[in-house]
Amino acid sequence: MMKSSVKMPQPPTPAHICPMDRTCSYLQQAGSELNVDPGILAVLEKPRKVVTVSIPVKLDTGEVEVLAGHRVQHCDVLGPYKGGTRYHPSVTLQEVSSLAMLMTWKCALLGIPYGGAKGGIAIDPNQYSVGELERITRRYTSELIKDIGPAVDIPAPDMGTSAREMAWMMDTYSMNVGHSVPGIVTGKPLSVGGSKGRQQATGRGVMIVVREALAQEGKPLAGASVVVQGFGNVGGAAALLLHEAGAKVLAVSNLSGGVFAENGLDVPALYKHVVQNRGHMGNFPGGELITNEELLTLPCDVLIPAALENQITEDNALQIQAQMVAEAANGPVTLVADQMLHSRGITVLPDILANAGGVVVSYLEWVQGQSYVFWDEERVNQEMEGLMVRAYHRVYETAQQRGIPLRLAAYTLGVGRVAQALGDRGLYP
Ligand SMILES: NC(=O)C1=CN([C@@H]2O[C@H](COP(=O)(O)OP(=O)(O)OC[C@H]3O[C@@H](n4cnc5c(N)ncnc54)[C@H](OP(=O)(O)O)[C@@H]3O)[C@@H](O)[C@H]2O)C=CC1
Ligand SMILES: O=C(O)CCC(=O)C(=O)O
Repeated sequence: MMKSSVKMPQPPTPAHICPMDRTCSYLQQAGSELNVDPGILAVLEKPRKVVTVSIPVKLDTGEVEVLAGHRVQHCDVLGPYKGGTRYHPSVTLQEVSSLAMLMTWKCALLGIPYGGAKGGIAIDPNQYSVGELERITRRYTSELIKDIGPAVDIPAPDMGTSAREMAWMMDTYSMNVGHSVPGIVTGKPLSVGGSKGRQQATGRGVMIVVREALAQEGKPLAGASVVVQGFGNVGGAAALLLHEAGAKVLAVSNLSGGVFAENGLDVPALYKHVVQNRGHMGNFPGGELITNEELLTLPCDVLIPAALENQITEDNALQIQAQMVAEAANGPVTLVADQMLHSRGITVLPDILANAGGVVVSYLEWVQGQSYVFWDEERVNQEMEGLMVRAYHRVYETAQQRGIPLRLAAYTLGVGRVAQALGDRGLYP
């Protein structure tokens, strides 16, 4: 457990990899593709509201640690702010701001009536007890009480958080307002109004988009070779579902390293092994150990970075041997690396499309909650699949028509919708 009241050092973001610069650069490219008025672009470049709160937490030792928590609300032109809550040592206000902007384009691209937001606290959740995490989450929620709400801003899980934290957030918000408000968060447990299918939704969405993109190139998903970095909520579900669909999952990794099997891993067996070994991949009998760096440069049909930002950079972009990169994580490819992959003919399925399955099922959870009618998992998956497939094909067709990469096509669709709504609402400066 963390004993001192000193905040953990955050790994610095290299000067050439500023997440906000990247997201703004894609915004500008989409704006010039669509001839969006510079005034509108100037509005969209900045988050509407940035909240940083102080979170004093009593540790199990009795000492007090004071953490900083952020919530950035980028844009609510299309509906309530929406986005996950991240607990990771690398969280900074810059990173959260960039992730909030990504949420705006993602929701607009998918045609769901939300704006974009993101929250986070710079902690390594593995260093805290469950009790400490609960106190941190409850205090963070209390501090944000005036800024969030089911019609205002709806948090959800992201890296380092899960249904458990969402239940604490829901309970804290409800206690503060004096009645139960399940709609304050999505990604919550089924017992308090969660949706079937939400836990695997982001990974399922990744599988669907990869399947559609491979089909476009005349390749079936069954038999395609896949490599996945990250084995958490997103990477774990993506690997399992891809394996189930007949893809050959050559390698997966987490913080403990990776495992590789030339003829494909038995992913369900590896999943069990990782759970039984408290997150460790080592000693898995069905594969050999590899490093995360080696994993990224394995030859394969599809590479799926599903962990952190900035994993494919100008330092390793030339070594990538995948035919396609599906961004399950947010921002795993840097601006320069993106251009390098493009010029090498490697297809990149952009984050705002590839990992949108999570927020889509969050939306379906919200819809079910609002109508007090809950669906079976088959219906949730079908509705999500319909939205994901349509979004993929809209992006693909836009890319073809305009002769632009898939990322720019996706941004063009997302930014275009928000800019149109901004103008129609008369919010033009
Ligand atoms: N959860 C969601 O619904 C959504 C998440 N995303 C994005 O997907 C990404 C992953 O999120 P999620 O799966 O929820 O997070 P989790 O915390 O559930 O899992 C993260 C995974 O990444 C691994 N990891 C962390 N650092 C490294 C590293 N340096 N090298 C290799 N693996 C690493 C972790 O390892 P270990 O298990 O050892 O800690 C863990 O397996 C994030 O970018 C997030 O923003 C996007 C859309 C929705
Ligand atoms: O489900 C949600 O509301 C947000 C998911 C998320 O944070 C993301 O898509 O990056």
